[in-house]
Amino acid sequence: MNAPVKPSHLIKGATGEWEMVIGIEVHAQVTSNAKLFSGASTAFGGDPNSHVSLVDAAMPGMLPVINEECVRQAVRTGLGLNARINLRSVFDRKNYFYPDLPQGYQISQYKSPIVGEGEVVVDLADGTSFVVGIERLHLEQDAGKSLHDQHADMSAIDLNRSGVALMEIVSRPDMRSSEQARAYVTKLRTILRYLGTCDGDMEKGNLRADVNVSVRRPGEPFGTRCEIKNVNSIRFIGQAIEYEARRQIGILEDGGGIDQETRLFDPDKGETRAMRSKEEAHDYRYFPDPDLLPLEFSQGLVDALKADLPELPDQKKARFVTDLGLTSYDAAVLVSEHESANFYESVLADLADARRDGKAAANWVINELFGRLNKQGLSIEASPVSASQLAAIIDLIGEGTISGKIAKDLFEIVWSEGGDPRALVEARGMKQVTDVGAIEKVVDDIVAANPDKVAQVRAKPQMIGWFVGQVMKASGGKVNPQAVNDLLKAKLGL
Ligand SMILES: Nc1ncnc2c1ncn2[C@@H]1O[C@H](COP(=O)(O)OP(=O)(O)OP(=O)(O)O)[C@@H](O)[C@H]1O
Ligand SMILES: [Mg+2]
Ligand SMILES: [Mg+2]
Repeated sequence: MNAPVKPSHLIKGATGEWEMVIGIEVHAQVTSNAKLFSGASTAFGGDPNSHVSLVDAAMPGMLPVINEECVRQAVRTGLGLNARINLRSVFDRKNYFYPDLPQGYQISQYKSPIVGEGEVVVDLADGTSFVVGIERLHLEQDAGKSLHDQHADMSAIDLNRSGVALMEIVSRPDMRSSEQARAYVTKLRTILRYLGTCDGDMEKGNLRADVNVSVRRPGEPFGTRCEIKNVNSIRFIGQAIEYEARRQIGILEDGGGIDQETRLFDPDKGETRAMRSKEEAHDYRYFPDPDLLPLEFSQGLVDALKADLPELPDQKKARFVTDLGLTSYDAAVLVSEHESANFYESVLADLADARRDGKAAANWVINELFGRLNKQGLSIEASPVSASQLAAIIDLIGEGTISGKIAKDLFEIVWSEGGDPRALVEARGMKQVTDVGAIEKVVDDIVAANPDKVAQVRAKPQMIGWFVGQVMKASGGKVNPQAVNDLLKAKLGL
């Protein structure tokens, strides 16, 4: 499949324009209780070497046994990426020596991965989207961890992570800017979190990216790539790409060539540094692992997993747009985090009339609630205003009991003091004045007190806003602006 590629953001060099080409390999830790080939726990944060079976420590004679849950998670992820599922795949040994790899090889998949080609629809901040092709997804074991700061003259090894299942998700080189790359990893992470196949926690290293960058003159064939290993935040992905593309452009403009090499990103300096060149690169001597049979399962298993998939962000977004009339941008904001989407859906479930007020609810969640949460650095789970409290506030506006302006005051009260919004409106006299006689009295007073403005508004009817404002002010925001508007028009003969 050839993914349509977004227009490039060209970089101006000293000798003309350049285009970046980016492909990303994401390593995502599979959510499962046990490791890929052993029953040891995958729990994070245990004492060093407390979650290590004899298989993980590579004791002689130990045999790997595939964890079916990890297979199901990989298939579910493949389905979520609209990818081809391979009913037969093969585990290979990728051989290299490193102190944190007691087997002396990593069990991975090379020529026959469990998942083939797929695609991810990526949303950009300007409301547009584009597609990134997925080349493959394969299962592999994670390595252990070397600890260099425990002893003055020794390194220590922690094998807790050794053997934990990873999915390596390889994209096609379909990205053309750091913004697109950040948006891709963000979207991929969102999909994995919806599926529950990886928690996406980049701080813990549960999702990390190898970022491949090359540059070329627009329209020319792809250039030589450099691979920046193990970048562990979305922001660093953007910074590493920007630095790396400019480094390569500098070399090419000076008449040099790019060596294919593996590099590391240094977040303190904002630079990438060479780690090893292709000549030094490992010859992994891949071969099928003789301890493991090819992995085979039926189409029936795939169909069953497919039938059980949760609603994914793209589907949810489409539903919000078609059923509730949200803008594509608002819908994308709401679905981008699973927790936000859940919160919004809880508000909808509690509304008296979700069809009527679904759009208003989106505005409240995105503008008032997110705005307030961001200001105080709170996550949505810690929101002092619950979904049902927010729904009650929106109901009160929808049914005409309070004005939108009073609703904001009410929101503040519920935010800081808590309480039942409906009871608060009663107790504090916040109800909108619906008594026409009472509104009329205020309107009459303001018209009588401002003859010059009356003359102006007759010549320039847009001036009516000033009168509406005065009436709102005089009534403490408790009148319905539309009712005031209608009444004023009648009184002033507009
Ligand atoms: N010219 C290029 N510029 C930028 N990215 C590229 C280019 N050619 C390939 N890529 C990207 O590089 C990545 C290659 O990943 P792949 O897993 O296939 O191999 P690898 O990096 O050689 O192996 P390893 O898994 O051992 O790191 C893909 O994401 C691909 O899109
Ligand atoms: Mg790879
Ligand atoms: Mg690679």
